[in-house]
Amino acid sequence: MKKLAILGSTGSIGTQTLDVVRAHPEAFEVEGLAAGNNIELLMQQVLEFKPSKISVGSKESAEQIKQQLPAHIQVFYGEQGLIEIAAGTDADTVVTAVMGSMGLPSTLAAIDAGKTIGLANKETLVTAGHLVTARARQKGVQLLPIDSEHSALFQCLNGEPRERIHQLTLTASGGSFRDRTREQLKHVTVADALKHPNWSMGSKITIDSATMANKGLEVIEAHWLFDMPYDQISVLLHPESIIHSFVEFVDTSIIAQLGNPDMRVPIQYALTYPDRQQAPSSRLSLAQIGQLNFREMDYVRFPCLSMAFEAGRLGGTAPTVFNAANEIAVSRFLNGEIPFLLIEDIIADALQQHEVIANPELEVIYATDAQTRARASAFSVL
Ligand SMILES: NC(=O)C1=CN([C@@H]2O[C@H](COP(=O)(O)OP(=O)(O)OC[C@H]3O[C@@H](n4cnc5c(N)ncnc54)[C@H](OP(=O)(O)O)[C@@H]3O)[C@@H](O)[C@H]2O)C=CC1
Ligand SMILES: CC(=O)[C@@H](O)[C@H](O)COP(=O)(O)O
Ligand SMILES: [Mn+2]
Repeated sequence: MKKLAILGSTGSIGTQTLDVVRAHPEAFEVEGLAAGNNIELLMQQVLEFKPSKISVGSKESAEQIKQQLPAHIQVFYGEQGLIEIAAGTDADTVVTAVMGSMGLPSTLAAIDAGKTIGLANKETLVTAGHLVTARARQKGVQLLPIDSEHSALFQCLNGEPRERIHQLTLTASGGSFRDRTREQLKHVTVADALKHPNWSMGSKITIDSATMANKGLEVIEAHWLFDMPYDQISVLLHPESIIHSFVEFVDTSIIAQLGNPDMRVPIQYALTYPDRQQAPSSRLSLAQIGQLNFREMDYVRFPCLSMAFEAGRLGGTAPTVFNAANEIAVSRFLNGEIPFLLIEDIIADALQQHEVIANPELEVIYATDAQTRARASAFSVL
């Protein structure tokens, strides 16, 4: 029986993780759940999965739900609450499925407590990849990828040493605006941007897919997860999201991982690794699909991807800046404050003004993240 704690249990990844648990009640037990504001859904999850500890976003919510729950369920809140669920339960595996670099302290706490990490929260690896991976190595903790491309690469690599690898290629769907020109992008709406062609996901990552910042974050995530230099990581446009990514070996052989776009498959693989079980998902029929398409990536059309490569190559605090600026810009777009194309302007401005600090300590990462957020929040075209 595997014991789980889920950070972000009410979100897209969190609820699909619970679908996997529901499909294998004999294999998993839920020890801890952490959510933000969706108290109603969290309460349903508590009744169904019976964790011993839960956490919510605010003190008020925590006090309100304590009155409705039996005393043996401990209720926490805020950042300390997330840390308690990450590190303070009997769970052996922690699924990190909150959105953004706010997941960094709890991810580090889970690693320090020796938990295996099912890693969905890519922003933590982007903002502080050197610290997260070094700490995981030091503690002998496995970082098992949940992100579909990284799960694919992990499966294709299958432990092969670096000297046998020629290139990792991440596939990109192109997001909601794949076929629109830059001129057309000036007038797109939030509702349009939230219509991803293949995946149903949280709103922030759906916007990231539309700007291609998601693929940029994923390039940096792949660099840290697989210890690969940036010139051996590439991106290919693949509108169908059936090939989730592939590895080309030095002998020219390519191994790819395919499947329907369904996150429950990579989530389950991270939870059962190295075993495989029947997933609560439909089987892929290539005969029914008939045709798969590929296109060279257009870095002029998608400047967020070029900026992510640049930030990754610069290293140090540059990826922290890329991530923090993007998080603020996306939140401002979702709030209707700025047009879509300003997202990339905000990231470009943040990167341009930043003097990169090499090999930053955790405190430097937090300070850089906060400074970048302040600048990105104040950015205006006027
Ligand atoms: N969705 C997907 O298919 C994929 C997602 N990812 C990554 O996984 C992560 C999660 O994405 P996704 O599931 O789409 O995001 P969602 O927005 O759907 O979910 C975010 C989760 O975080 C919770 N949360 C928000 N604020 C807090 C807080 N202050 N304290 C505790 N919990 C909080 C939310 O709670 P509440 O709703 O209760 O407020 C929710 O449970 C992201 O890093 C994303 O990039 C990676 C690959 C695919
Ligand atoms: C499901 C998943 O892993 C997302 O990160 C997905 O990859 C988004 O798709 P695109 O960024 O390729 O549009
Ligand atoms: Mn992905």
